[in-house]
Amino acid sequence: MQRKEKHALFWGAGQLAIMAGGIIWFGGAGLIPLELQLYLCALCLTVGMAGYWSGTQFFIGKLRAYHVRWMLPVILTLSGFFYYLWHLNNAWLPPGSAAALGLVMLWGGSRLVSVNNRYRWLGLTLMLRGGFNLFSAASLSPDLYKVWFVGTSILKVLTMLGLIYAVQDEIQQRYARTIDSLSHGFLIRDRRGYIHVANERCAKLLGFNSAQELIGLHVCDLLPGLTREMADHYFFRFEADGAEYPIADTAIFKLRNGNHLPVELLGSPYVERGRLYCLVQLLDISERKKKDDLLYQAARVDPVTGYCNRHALSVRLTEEVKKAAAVGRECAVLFIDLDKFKRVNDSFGHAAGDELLRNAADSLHHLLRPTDVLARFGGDEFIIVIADLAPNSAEQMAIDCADAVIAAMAKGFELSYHAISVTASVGIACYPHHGADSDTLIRNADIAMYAAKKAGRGERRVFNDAMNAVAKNALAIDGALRDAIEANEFYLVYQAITNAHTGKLTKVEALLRWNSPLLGPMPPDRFIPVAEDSGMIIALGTWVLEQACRQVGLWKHSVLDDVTISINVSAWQLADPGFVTLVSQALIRNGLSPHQLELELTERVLIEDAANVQTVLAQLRALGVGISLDDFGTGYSSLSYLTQFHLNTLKIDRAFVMDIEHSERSNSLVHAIIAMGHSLGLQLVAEGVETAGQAAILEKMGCHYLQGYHISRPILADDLLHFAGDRAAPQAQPDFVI
Ligand SMILES: Nc1nc2c(ncn2[C@@H]2O[C@H](COP(=O)(O)O[C@H]3[C@@H](O)[C@H](n4cnc5c(=O)[nH]c(N)nc54)O[C@@H]3COP(=O)(O)O)[C@@H](O)[C@H]2O)c(=O)[nH]1
Repeated sequence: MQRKEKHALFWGAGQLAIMAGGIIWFGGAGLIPLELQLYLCALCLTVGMAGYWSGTQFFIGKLRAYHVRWMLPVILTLSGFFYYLWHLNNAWLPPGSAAALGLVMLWGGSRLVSVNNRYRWLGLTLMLRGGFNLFSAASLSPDLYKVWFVGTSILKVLTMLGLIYAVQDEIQQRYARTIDSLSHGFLIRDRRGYIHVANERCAKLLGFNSAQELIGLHVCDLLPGLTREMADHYFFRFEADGAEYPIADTAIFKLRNGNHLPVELLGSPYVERGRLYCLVQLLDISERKKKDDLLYQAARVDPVTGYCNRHALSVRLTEEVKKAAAVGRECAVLFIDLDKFKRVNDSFGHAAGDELLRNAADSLHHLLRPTDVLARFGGDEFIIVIADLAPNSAEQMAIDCADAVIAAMAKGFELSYHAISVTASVGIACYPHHGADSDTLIRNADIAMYAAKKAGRGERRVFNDAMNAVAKNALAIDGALRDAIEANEFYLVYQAITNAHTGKLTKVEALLRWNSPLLGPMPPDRFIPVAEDSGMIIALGTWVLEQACRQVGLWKHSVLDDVTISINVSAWQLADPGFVTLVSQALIRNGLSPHQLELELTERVLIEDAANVQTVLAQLRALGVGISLDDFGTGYSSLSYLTQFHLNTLKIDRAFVMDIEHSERSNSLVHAIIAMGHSLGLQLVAEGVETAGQAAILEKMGCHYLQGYHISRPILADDLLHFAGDRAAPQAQPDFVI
């Protein structure tokens, strides 16, 4: 029994004692000795009075520990007193008992009435009983005991009802206070959806003024978006076999006032008088939702552009593929890479780079329909998903979109401090032709983008299987390249470049070789492009520069004492801000004079980032290092480069040299290049000289240096030393014929 219900125990005990006294007095006559009968009746009366008194004290919260301690001595004393009185005249027993009890009841009733409204009814009935008892004691003759008995019985029933009402009301108040003090909403609904109980918090959450307003309403009256079917379905879940409670749900409620409320619902079953109810707790999760939304944003939105990030793209593309598969439609993935973006970052700083990305993303977004997806995939890479396309239309739609993308990028962007134009390379992969899932489509679009980039800037390519083979190959090379420097898998070979007139070996070109334990001997024209794509060419080029300079240092005081070494330099290396320092340190460390080093660049390197290259080349020239233009004639062959970049040497590509003996056109072309080189004061090296005839013609045309298999294949450093030694000997005159 709870602490609060002990009054019932006291009152009950008191009433029982009084009934026992009555039975002893009226029924015990002749059965037990009179003196004992009198004392037992006195004891029952005092226990009864004590029960009513302590029950009342307890009910109004005034029963103290010392009351309980003194209870027994008081009962014994008072019962002794009554026994003494009735021993004098036992006719005083019934009226005396009624009067004593009446006094206690009057006192108790008045206390209850004065203390709390809720106990008023109980108090009044007790007072009535008390008054009736006093009145009976004073006026009733034994003949009217029956009337007295009926009267007290009726009053006892009334007291009982008063007690039930008071206790029930108290329990209800306690229950109401408890649920109102809950920080979350609370309601009890029945099977049909009608609300029986709700707390104030629930009313406030749902936009009502008080909990009372909710009672009797149907849950559908609270939430405009809720249908009877939904409400029924919610209830059915409580009856389902194996249901685990509480049943938790989250939902966004549309309230009557138009607001939206994100809530968590915790539903538990509740049985009252054999009926199943649903007890629902409503937790306002607006704050939690805000945090979740922020986390969601962070997890799905690219912080620079505000569009989807890689993760969100994967989710959206997976959805689009699923949708397309379900209805036999298509979709397309465009992988877009901004050419030259790294240069923007390096030259103007990351703030400008970010601004460019934002601008580029916005212009891409303008090209799309609301159903399409734009995501920043990483660095300067964007992906567009064109969703929901008719069968056999995806490829053409993607091509049109790619053209629009390229055109939009080519328009250029007005950034805060700079106007920048970029080009974009676009790779296309379509569902279902080029992949059946998100990862495959993205990978294949990337492969196609790579092919577009290879074809030149501002190109687009649609994926095909041949591209895949190339990409797989590149992937294998890329993987093997990663640890190849540390594993010492690279070495250099040197190819002699001789004076066309005297045959003297004055220059050598250092050429990189890779003997991969995994892939076997790997020609540079296969692994250099992969290293360039991954950026590994910077580490590789640094290694070549150091090795080549170290080798020339080792050749000091030999027949190759004053030889000039040429090394190939890629665009990445030139864009590296530390490159000039790297070169000058390599020269100093290995004791080389700057003129002993010549850097070979291709025309492509020059045009990639003309402004930056010009600055770097000027610094290198100032250092005294030679600059040579490799493969001249195969690319743009622009005369303006020759003057603009202050080159020292022009290397005529072997494609012209190889036909020089038989093709009038090649012959005239080489002739023209040599004449032009002369007029610009450039040194001329003919590459790929394979025959004595070619050497003779070139020498006659005025070409200064010759390089090719006719003179020597690229060979190891020691072999080159022997080769040079042989060549320096007086008998080793050049064997070509003029
Ligand atoms: N960035 C770097 N690029 C490098 C480096 N080492 C090499 N390379 C580049 O790789 C391409 C292929 O080079 P390789 O296979 O070494 O071919 C060179 C010669 O072997 C070849 N050659 C020379 N003479 C002849 C000839 O008479 N016939 C013939 N068929 N081939 C010949 O030409 C290549 C040298 O070319 P080039 O550099 O243009 O002078 C090549 O593009 C290299 O540049 C490196 O360290 N870094």
